Amino acid sequence: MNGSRLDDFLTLSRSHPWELAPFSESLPDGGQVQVWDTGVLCIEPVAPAGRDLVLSCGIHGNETAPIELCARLLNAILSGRLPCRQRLLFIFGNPAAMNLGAREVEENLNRLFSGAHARGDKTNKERQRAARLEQYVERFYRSREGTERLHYDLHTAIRPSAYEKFAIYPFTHGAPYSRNQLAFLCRAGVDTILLAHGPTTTFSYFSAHVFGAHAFTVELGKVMPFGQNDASRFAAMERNLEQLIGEPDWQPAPVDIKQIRVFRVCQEIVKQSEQFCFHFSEKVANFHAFPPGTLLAEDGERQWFAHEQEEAVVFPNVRVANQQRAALMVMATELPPEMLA
Ligand SMILES: O=C(O)CCC(=O)N[C@@H](CCC(=O)O)C(=O)O
Ligand SMILES: [Zn+2]
Repeated sequence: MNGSRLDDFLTLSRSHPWELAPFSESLPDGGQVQVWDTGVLCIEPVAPAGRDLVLSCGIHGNETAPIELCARLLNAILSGRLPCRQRLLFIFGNPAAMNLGAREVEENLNRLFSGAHARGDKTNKERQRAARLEQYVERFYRSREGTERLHYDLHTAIRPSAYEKFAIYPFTHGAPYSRNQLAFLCRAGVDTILLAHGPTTTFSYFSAHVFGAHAFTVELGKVMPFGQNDASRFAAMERNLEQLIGEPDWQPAPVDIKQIRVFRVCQEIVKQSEQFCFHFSEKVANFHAFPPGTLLAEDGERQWFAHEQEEAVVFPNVRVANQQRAALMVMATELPPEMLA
């Protein structure tokens, strides 16, 4: 597709950070590439197989490794090196924040889904973007029924993690966890799973809850500036996504579930005011564990302690807005066979 506007879709999107007029082009094999908006591109193969796959990245603008990974996959498809056999929606979530090298411009996009963008009276570009991303995901999934719907929302974490690659399995409302999806993640190097404890306003929960997609927030490593990521650390995920995209009936080889480290959320620490502080160092890695009784955080009169069993911290961040999650406390658990399908 040399000489096309799609030569560098990421650059094109970043030069129109909030809006881009739709256009379409053809792939060498006759498939259609439809640009729906800045950062949003749908691939309609001539004869799509049975999966409808959403791949999102850059929902936080400074999480560059997943953006680079998705750009590589997209370029491989556009050049004809990677045949695209599944319907595929690429979402480069927040081009304006990418341009700033920042997590967000005004508000955390990953707290604005499932209608949260419309609650409260604050209107900003991230709220408008969340509303439009919801519509694009809806348009993509609703255009056919009976397929396997997948959504991998790729992120990197602010701090190092004791388990470098992990995924958040959105709250399932009691539905079983998917063995196939756990196998896919594990084969892609994501061998630690965190089971969410309730509904959230994240992108992955939106796709899982509203469209019945197998959807995950996937943390692939630590935040680095553009150009400074070591692609070899993401190779397992990249190869597995290539197989998923390129081979119509591909299934990941099964894994022994015992190979997967599983945690469940036991408490959510929500910042109440500017007095909020943690009682541990800024330097602790994700999954750092605290003995029972440890004072974890304080906000005025309110205190949070580690409870009866050893609890580990994930995503501690004192700089979130008031009323937002400042950390998740998690504990190791097991997935009994009756919770798996
Ligand atoms: O490292 C951090 O503190 C944040 C990394 C990140 O962006 N994580 C996601 C997790 C979303 C989920 O809980 O599914 C987020 O905070 O939006
Ligand atoms: Zn993120």
